[in-house]
Amino acid sequence: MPRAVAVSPGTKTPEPVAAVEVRDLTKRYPGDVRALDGVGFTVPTGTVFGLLGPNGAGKSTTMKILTTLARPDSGTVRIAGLDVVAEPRRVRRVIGCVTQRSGVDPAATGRENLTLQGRLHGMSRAELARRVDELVELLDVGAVAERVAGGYSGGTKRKLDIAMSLIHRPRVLFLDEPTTGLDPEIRSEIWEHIARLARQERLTILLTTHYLEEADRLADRVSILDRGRVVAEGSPGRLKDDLNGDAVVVELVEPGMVGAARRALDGLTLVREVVAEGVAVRARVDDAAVAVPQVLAALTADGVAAASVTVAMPSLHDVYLHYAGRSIRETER
Ligand SMILES: Nc1ncnc2c1ncn2[C@@H]1O[C@H](COP(=O)(O)OP(=O)(O)OP(=O)(O)O)[C@@H](O)[C@H]1O
Repeated sequence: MPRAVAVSPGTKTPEPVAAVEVRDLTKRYPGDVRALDGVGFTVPTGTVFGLLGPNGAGKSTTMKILTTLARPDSGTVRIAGLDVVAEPRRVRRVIGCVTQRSGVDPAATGRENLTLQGRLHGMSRAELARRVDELVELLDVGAVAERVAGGYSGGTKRKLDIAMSLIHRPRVLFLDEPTTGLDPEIRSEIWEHIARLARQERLTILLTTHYLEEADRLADRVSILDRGRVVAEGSPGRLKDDLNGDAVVVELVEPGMVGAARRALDGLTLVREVVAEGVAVRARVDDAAVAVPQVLAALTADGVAAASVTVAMPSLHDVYLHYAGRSIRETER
Protein backbone atom coordinates (compact mmCIF):
# COMPACT_ATOMS: atom_id res chain seq x y z
CA MET A 1 0.00 0.00 0.00
CA PRO A 2 1.26 3.49 -0.76
CA ARG A 3 2.35 6.06 1.76
CA ALA A 4 0.06 8.85 2.81
CA VAL A 5 1.62 11.34 0.38
CA ALA A 6 4.27 10.73 -2.27
CA VAL A 7 6.33 13.32 -4.09
CA SER A 8 6.86 12.94 -7.84
CA PRO A 9 10.48 13.73 -8.83
CA GLY A 10 9.96 16.39 -11.51
CA THR A 11 7.31 18.61 -9.99
CA LYS A 12 7.82 18.25 -6.24
CA THR A 13 4.05 18.45 -5.90
CA PRO A 14 2.48 15.90 -3.58
CA GLU A 15 0.75 13.04 -5.38
CA PRO A 16 -2.74 12.28 -4.12
CA VAL A 17 -3.02 8.95 -2.36
CA ALA A 18 -5.78 7.93 -4.76
CA ALA A 19 -4.55 7.95 -8.36
CA VAL A 20 -8.10 7.39 -9.57
CA GLU A 21 -11.20 8.40 -7.69
CA VAL A 22 -14.58 7.67 -9.24
CA ARG A 23 -17.78 8.75 -7.50
CA ASP A 24 -21.44 8.13 -8.37
CA LEU A 25 -20.89 8.01 -12.10
CA THR A 26 -24.01 7.88 -14.25
CA LYS A 27 -24.35 7.79 -18.00
CA ARG A 28 -27.38 7.16 -20.17
CA TYR A 29 -27.40 6.54 -23.90
CA PRO A 30 -30.30 7.31 -26.23
CA GLY A 31 -33.10 4.79 -25.93
CA ASP A 32 -33.00 5.07 -22.12
CA VAL A 33 -29.97 2.74 -21.88
CA ARG A 34 -28.59 3.21 -18.39
CA ALA A 35 -24.93 2.34 -19.11
CA LEU A 36 -23.67 3.53 -15.70
CA ASP A 37 -25.88 3.76 -12.67
CA GLY A 38 -23.84 5.12 -9.78
CA VAL A 39 -20.40 3.58 -10.33
CA GLY A 40 -17.73 4.37 -7.78
CA PHE A 41 -14.29 3.04 -6.88
CA THR A 42 -10.88 4.24 -5.78
CA VAL A 43 -7.48 3.12 -7.07
CA PRO A 44 -4.59 3.83 -4.69
CA THR A 45 -1.41 5.22 -6.26
CA GLY A 46 1.01 2.54 -7.44
CA THR A 47 -1.50 -0.30 -7.51
CA VAL A 48 -3.09 -2.37 -10.27
CA PHE A 49 -6.88 -2.33 -10.47
CA GLY A 50 -9.02 -4.66 -12.57
CA LEU A 51 -12.42 -3.73 -13.94
CA LEU A 52 -14.38 -6.88 -14.72
CA GLY A 53 -17.82 -7.43 -16.07
CA PRO A 54 -19.91 -9.18 -18.69
CA ASN A 55 -20.52 -7.62 -22.08
CA GLY A 56 -22.61 -4.49 -21.70
CA ALA A 57 -21.75 -4.07 -18.00
CA GLY A 58 -20.36 -0.60 -18.55
CA LYS A 59 -16.59 -1.16 -18.64
CA SER A 60 -15.96 0.64 -21.92
CA THR A 61 -18.18 3.55 -20.93
CA THR A 62 -16.28 3.87 -17.65
CA MET A 63 -12.92 3.74 -19.45
CA LYS A 64 -14.05 6.36 -21.98
CA ILE A 65 -15.07 8.76 -19.22
CA LEU A 66 -11.89 8.16 -17.22
CA THR A 67 -9.73 8.81 -20.28
CA THR A 68 -11.63 12.02 -21.19
CA LEU A 69 -13.21 10.56 -24.35
CA ALA A 70 -16.78 10.83 -23.00
CA ARG A 71 -18.54 12.96 -20.40
CA PRO A 72 -20.60 11.53 -17.58
CA ASP A 73 -24.19 12.69 -16.99
CA SER A 74 -23.34 13.07 -13.32
CA GLY A 75 -20.71 12.04 -10.81
CA THR A 76 -17.04 12.93 -10.53
CA VAL A 77 -13.74 11.43 -11.66
CA ARG A 78 -10.35 12.58 -10.45
CA ILE A 79 -7.17 11.26 -12.04
CA ALA A 80 -4.02 12.14 -10.09
CA GLY A 81 -6.17 14.74 -8.36
CA LEU A 82 -7.41 16.32 -11.63
CA ASP A 83 -11.08 16.49 -12.54
CA VAL A 84 -11.62 14.81 -15.93
CA VAL A 85 -14.48 17.11 -16.96
CA ALA A 86 -12.96 20.40 -15.78
CA GLU A 87 -9.34 19.70 -16.82
CA PRO A 88 -9.31 17.12 -19.63
CA ARG A 89 -6.09 18.42 -21.23
CA ARG A 90 -4.12 18.16 -18.01
CA VAL A 91 -5.59 14.71 -17.39
CA ARG A 92 -4.40 13.59 -20.83
CA ARG A 93 -0.85 14.59 -19.91
CA VAL A 94 -0.77 12.27 -16.90
CA ILE A 95 -2.41 9.22 -18.44
CA GLY A 96 -1.41 6.63 -20.99
CA CYS A 97 -3.94 4.45 -22.82
CA VAL A 98 -3.66 1.16 -24.63
CA THR A 99 -6.91 0.52 -26.44
CA GLN A 100 -7.89 -2.64 -28.26
CA ARG A 101 -7.24 -0.90 -31.55
CA SER A 102 -3.48 -0.71 -32.05
CA GLY A 103 -1.91 2.71 -32.59
CA VAL A 104 1.22 1.24 -34.18
CA ASP A 105 2.12 2.49 -37.67
CA PRO A 106 2.98 -0.71 -39.58
CA ALA A 107 5.17 1.16 -42.08
CA ALA A 108 7.47 2.59 -39.39
CA THR A 109 10.04 0.78 -37.25
CA GLY A 110 9.45 0.24 -33.55
CA ARG A 111 11.90 3.00 -32.68
CA GLU A 112 10.26 5.39 -35.19
CA ASN A 113 6.81 4.64 -33.73
CA LEU A 114 8.08 5.50 -30.25
CA THR A 115 9.85 8.64 -31.44
CA LEU A 116 6.79 9.90 -33.30
CA GLN A 117 4.64 9.32 -30.24
CA GLY A 118 7.10 11.29 -28.10
CA ARG A 119 7.08 14.18 -30.57
CA LEU A 120 3.30 14.29 -30.42
CA HIS A 121 3.72 14.82 -26.69
CA GLY A 122 6.17 17.64 -27.35
CA MET A 123 9.16 15.93 -25.72
CA SER A 124 12.62 17.38 -26.27
CA ARG A 125 14.98 15.49 -28.59
CA ALA A 126 17.44 14.43 -25.87
CA GLU A 127 14.80 13.44 -23.37
CA LEU A 128 12.91 11.50 -26.07
CA ALA A 129 16.01 9.58 -27.21
CA ARG A 130 16.70 8.57 -23.58
CA ARG A 131 13.12 7.52 -23.02
CA VAL A 132 12.96 5.48 -26.25
CA ASP A 133 16.10 3.54 -25.20
CA GLU A 134 14.65 2.99 -21.75
CA LEU A 135 11.35 1.64 -23.09
CA VAL A 136 12.99 -0.55 -25.75
CA GLU A 137 14.89 -2.21 -22.91
CA LEU A 138 11.98 -2.29 -20.46
CA LEU A 139 9.60 -3.96 -22.91
CA ASP A 140 12.36 -6.16 -24.32
CA VAL A 141 11.86 -5.13 -27.97
CA GLY A 142 15.54 -4.35 -28.71
CA ALA A 143 15.90 -7.20 -31.22
CA VAL A 144 13.15 -5.80 -33.47
CA ALA A 145 13.32 -2.06 -32.74
CA GLU A 146 14.91 -1.25 -36.12
CA ARG A 147 12.47 -3.39 -38.14
CA VAL A 148 9.16 -2.16 -39.56
CA ALA A 149 6.31 -2.94 -37.19
CA GLY A 150 4.13 -4.44 -39.95
CA GLY A 151 6.14 -7.65 -39.59
CA TYR A 152 5.84 -7.91 -35.80
CA SER A 153 4.07 -10.79 -34.07
CA GLY A 154 0.85 -9.98 -32.18
CA GLY A 155 2.66 -10.04 -28.82
CA THR A 156 5.49 -7.75 -29.95
CA LYS A 157 3.01 -5.32 -31.47
CA ARG A 158 1.13 -5.22 -28.17
CA LYS A 159 4.38 -4.55 -26.31
CA LEU A 160 5.12 -1.67 -28.70
CA ASP A 161 1.62 -0.28 -28.07
CA ILE A 162 2.30 -0.41 -24.33
CA ALA A 163 5.71 1.25 -24.78
CA MET A 164 4.13 4.01 -26.90
CA SER A 165 1.53 4.70 -24.20
CA LEU A 166 4.35 5.18 -21.68
CA ILE A 167 6.58 7.50 -23.68
CA HIS A 168 5.56 10.67 -21.79
CA ARG A 169 5.95 8.99 -18.36
CA PRO A 170 2.27 8.94 -17.43
CA ARG A 171 1.30 8.33 -13.83
CA VAL A 172 -1.78 6.27 -14.66
CA LEU A 173 -1.94 3.65 -17.40
CA PHE A 174 -5.26 2.41 -18.82
CA LEU A 175 -5.17 -0.98 -20.48
CA ASP A 176 -8.32 -2.11 -22.27
CA GLU A 177 -8.22 -5.90 -22.52
CA PRO A 178 -4.43 -5.91 -22.94
CA THR A 179 -4.01 -9.56 -23.92
CA THR A 180 -7.20 -10.31 -25.85
CA GLY A 181 -6.50 -12.37 -28.95
CA LEU A 182 -2.97 -13.40 -27.89
CA ASP A 183 -1.70 -16.96 -27.36
CA PRO A 184 -1.59 -18.10 -23.73
CA GLU A 185 2.23 -18.16 -23.75
CA ILE A 186 2.48 -14.61 -25.08
CA ARG A 187 -0.26 -13.56 -22.68
CA SER A 188 1.80 -14.58 -19.66
CA GLU A 189 4.83 -12.78 -21.09
CA ILE A 190 2.76 -9.59 -21.37
CA TRP A 191 1.53 -10.12 -17.79
CA GLU A 192 5.13 -10.24 -16.60
CA HIS A 193 5.84 -6.97 -18.39
CA ILE A 194 2.78 -5.29 -16.93
CA ALA A 195 3.65 -6.45 -13.41
CA ARG A 196 7.25 -5.20 -13.88
CA LEU A 197 6.04 -1.85 -15.20
CA ALA A 198 3.83 -1.36 -12.19
CA ARG A 199 6.85 -1.90 -9.95
CA GLN A 200 9.63 -0.15 -11.89
CA GLU A 201 7.74 2.85 -13.23
CA ARG A 202 5.66 3.30 -10.06
CA LEU A 203 2.62 3.26 -12.29
CA THR A 204 -0.97 3.02 -11.29
CA ILE A 205 -2.64 0.65 -13.74
CA LEU A 206 -6.33 0.28 -14.46
CA LEU A 207 -7.17 -2.62 -16.73
CA THR A 208 -10.33 -4.14 -18.09
CA THR A 209 -10.27 -7.79 -18.88
CA HIS A 210 -12.47 -10.76 -19.44
CA TYR A 211 -9.64 -13.17 -18.61
CA LEU A 212 -10.19 -13.66 -14.92
CA GLU A 213 -6.79 -15.28 -14.49
CA GLU A 214 -5.33 -12.01 -15.79
CA ALA A 215 -7.08 -10.06 -13.04
CA ASP A 216 -6.10 -12.70 -10.50
CA ARG A 217 -2.48 -12.56 -11.55
CA LEU A 218 -2.10 -8.79 -11.87
CA ALA A 219 -4.68 -6.86 -9.89
CA ASP A 220 -4.29 -5.77 -6.28
CA ARG A 221 -8.02 -5.05 -6.31
CA VAL A 222 -10.87 -5.69 -8.70
CA SER A 223 -14.35 -4.27 -9.22
CA ILE A 224 -17.03 -6.41 -10.78
CA LEU A 225 -19.47 -4.33 -12.82
CA ASP A 226 -22.90 -5.56 -13.79
CA ARG A 227 -25.62 -3.53 -15.50
CA GLY A 228 -23.87 -0.28 -14.76
CA ARG A 229 -23.30 -0.93 -11.06
CA VAL A 230 -20.39 -2.19 -8.97
CA VAL A 231 -21.63 -5.48 -7.54
CA ALA A 232 -18.40 -6.48 -5.78
CA GLU A 233 -15.04 -4.94 -5.00
CA GLY A 234 -11.96 -6.16 -3.19
CA SER A 235 -8.69 -8.00 -3.57
CA PRO A 236 -9.04 -11.22 -5.59
CA GLY A 237 -7.92 -13.18 -2.51
CA ARG A 238 -10.48 -11.55 -0.25
CA LEU A 239 -13.33 -11.96 -2.75
CA LYS A 240 -12.50 -15.65 -3.09
CA ASP A 241 -12.29 -16.12 0.68
CA ASP A 242 -15.63 -14.40 1.14
CA LEU A 243 -17.35 -16.97 -1.04
CA ASN A 244 -16.66 -19.89 1.34
CA GLY A 245 -17.27 -23.46 0.25
CA ASP A 246 -15.61 -25.40 -2.55
CA ALA A 247 -15.75 -25.68 -6.30
CA VAL A 248 -16.41 -29.13 -7.80
CA VAL A 249 -15.25 -29.46 -11.39
CA VAL A 250 -16.53 -32.45 -13.35
CA GLU A 251 -14.89 -33.17 -16.66
CA LEU A 252 -17.25 -35.00 -18.98
CA VAL A 253 -16.51 -37.87 -21.33
CA GLU A 254 -18.64 -36.36 -24.10
CA PRO A 255 -18.66 -32.62 -24.85
CA GLY A 256 -22.23 -32.95 -26.10
CA MET A 257 -23.42 -33.77 -22.58
CA VAL A 258 -22.54 -30.40 -21.01
CA GLY A 259 -26.13 -29.14 -21.15
CA ALA A 260 -27.51 -32.32 -19.60
CA ALA A 261 -24.84 -32.22 -16.85
CA ARG A 262 -25.69 -28.66 -16.05
CA ARG A 263 -29.40 -29.42 -15.79
CA ALA A 264 -28.70 -32.43 -13.55
CA LEU A 265 -26.61 -30.37 -11.13
CA ASP A 266 -28.96 -27.38 -11.22
CA GLY A 267 -31.57 -29.66 -9.68
CA LEU A 268 -29.48 -30.41 -6.56
CA THR A 269 -30.27 -28.20 -3.56
CA LEU A 270 -26.68 -28.35 -2.26
CA VAL A 271 -25.29 -26.90 -5.50
CA ARG A 272 -25.31 -23.13 -5.24
CA GLU A 273 -24.18 -22.28 -8.76
CA VAL A 274 -23.24 -24.29 -11.78
CA VAL A 275 -21.60 -23.23 -15.00
CA ALA A 276 -20.30 -24.92 -18.14
CA GLU A 277 -16.58 -24.59 -18.86
CA GLY A 278 -15.63 -26.23 -22.14
CA VAL A 279 -16.11 -29.99 -21.68
CA ALA A 280 -16.54 -29.57 -17.91
CA VAL A 281 -19.13 -28.23 -15.50
CA ARG A 282 -18.14 -26.27 -12.43
CA ALA A 283 -20.41 -26.31 -9.38
CA ARG A 284 -20.00 -24.30 -6.21
CA VAL A 285 -20.98 -26.16 -3.05
CA ASP A 286 -20.69 -25.65 0.70
CA ASP A 287 -18.86 -28.89 1.39
CA ALA A 288 -17.29 -30.91 -1.41
CA ALA A 289 -17.03 -34.09 0.72
CA VAL A 290 -20.81 -34.15 1.05
CA ALA A 291 -21.55 -32.90 -2.45
CA VAL A 292 -19.32 -35.08 -4.65
CA PRO A 293 -21.27 -38.36 -4.13
CA GLN A 294 -24.57 -36.56 -4.82
CA VAL A 295 -23.12 -34.81 -7.87
CA LEU A 296 -21.94 -38.12 -9.32
CA ALA A 297 -25.25 -39.84 -8.50
CA ALA A 298 -27.23 -37.07 -10.21
CA LEU A 299 -25.04 -37.26 -13.32
CA THR A 300 -25.30 -41.06 -13.50
CA ALA A 301 -29.08 -40.90 -13.06
CA ASP A 302 -29.27 -38.59 -16.07
CA GLY A 303 -26.94 -40.72 -18.18
CA VAL A 304 -23.97 -38.32 -18.07
CA ALA A 305 -20.53 -39.98 -17.84
CA ALA A 306 -17.79 -38.20 -15.85
CA ALA A 307 -14.14 -38.52 -16.89
CA SER A 308 -12.80 -36.88 -13.72
CA VAL A 309 -13.89 -34.93 -10.66
CA THR A 310 -11.70 -32.26 -9.10
CA VAL A 311 -12.30 -30.29 -5.92
CA ALA A 312 -10.81 -26.81 -5.72
CA MET A 313 -10.98 -23.64 -3.71
CA PRO A 314 -13.31 -21.01 -5.23
CA SER A 315 -11.59 -19.15 -8.04
CA LEU A 316 -12.18 -15.67 -9.40
CA HIS A 317 -14.48 -17.43 -11.91
CA ASP A 318 -16.69 -18.49 -9.01
CA VAL A 319 -16.60 -14.96 -7.58
CA TYR A 320 -17.61 -13.53 -10.91
CA LEU A 321 -20.37 -16.08 -11.40
CA HIS A 322 -21.69 -15.38 -7.93
CA TYR A 323 -21.88 -11.62 -8.34
CA ALA A 324 -22.58 -11.23 -12.05
CA GLY A 325 -25.06 -14.12 -12.09
CA ARG A 326 -23.42 -15.72 -15.12
CA SER A 327 -20.09 -17.04 -16.20
CA ILE A 328 -17.78 -14.61 -17.98
CA ARG A 329 -17.26 -17.36 -20.57
CA GLU A 330 -20.96 -17.27 -21.38
CA THR A 331 -20.62 -13.57 -22.11
CA GLU A 332 -17.41 -13.70 -24.15
CA ARG A 333 -17.56 -12.29 -27.61
N1 LIG B 1 -23.12 4.71 -28.16
C1 LIG B 1 -24.04 3.99 -27.52
N2 LIG B 1 -25.36 4.16 -27.77
C2 LIG B 1 -26.32 3.45 -27.13
N3 LIG B 1 -26.03 2.50 -26.20
C3 LIG B 1 -24.74 2.26 -25.92
C4 LIG B 1 -23.68 2.98 -26.57
N4 LIG B 1 -22.49 2.54 -26.08
C5 LIG B 1 -22.80 1.57 -25.18
N5 LIG B 1 -24.13 1.41 -25.08
C6 LIG B 1 -24.84 0.49 -24.17
O1 LIG B 1 -24.46 0.82 -22.84
C7 LIG B 1 -24.29 -0.35 -22.06
C8 LIG B 1 -22.86 -0.42 -21.53
O2 LIG B 1 -21.97 -0.60 -22.63
P1 LIG B 1 -20.39 -0.70 -22.49
O3 LIG B 1 -19.83 -0.78 -23.87
O4 LIG B 1 -19.90 0.36 -21.59
O5 LIG B 1 -20.23 -2.10 -21.75
P2 LIG B 1 -18.94 -3.04 -21.65
O6 LIG B 1 -18.95 -3.60 -20.27
O7 LIG B 1 -17.74 -2.33 -22.06
O8 LIG B 1 -19.27 -4.18 -22.68
P3 LIG B 1 -18.29 -4.76 -23.82
O9 LIG B 1 -17.31 -5.62 -23.10
O10 LIG B 1 -19.26 -5.54 -24.67
O11 LIG B 1 -17.71 -3.58 -24.53
C9 LIG B 1 -24.66 -1.52 -22.96
O12 LIG B 1 -26.01 -1.82 -22.74
C10 LIG B 1 -24.45 -0.96 -24.34
O13 LIG B 1 -25.30 -1.61 -25.28
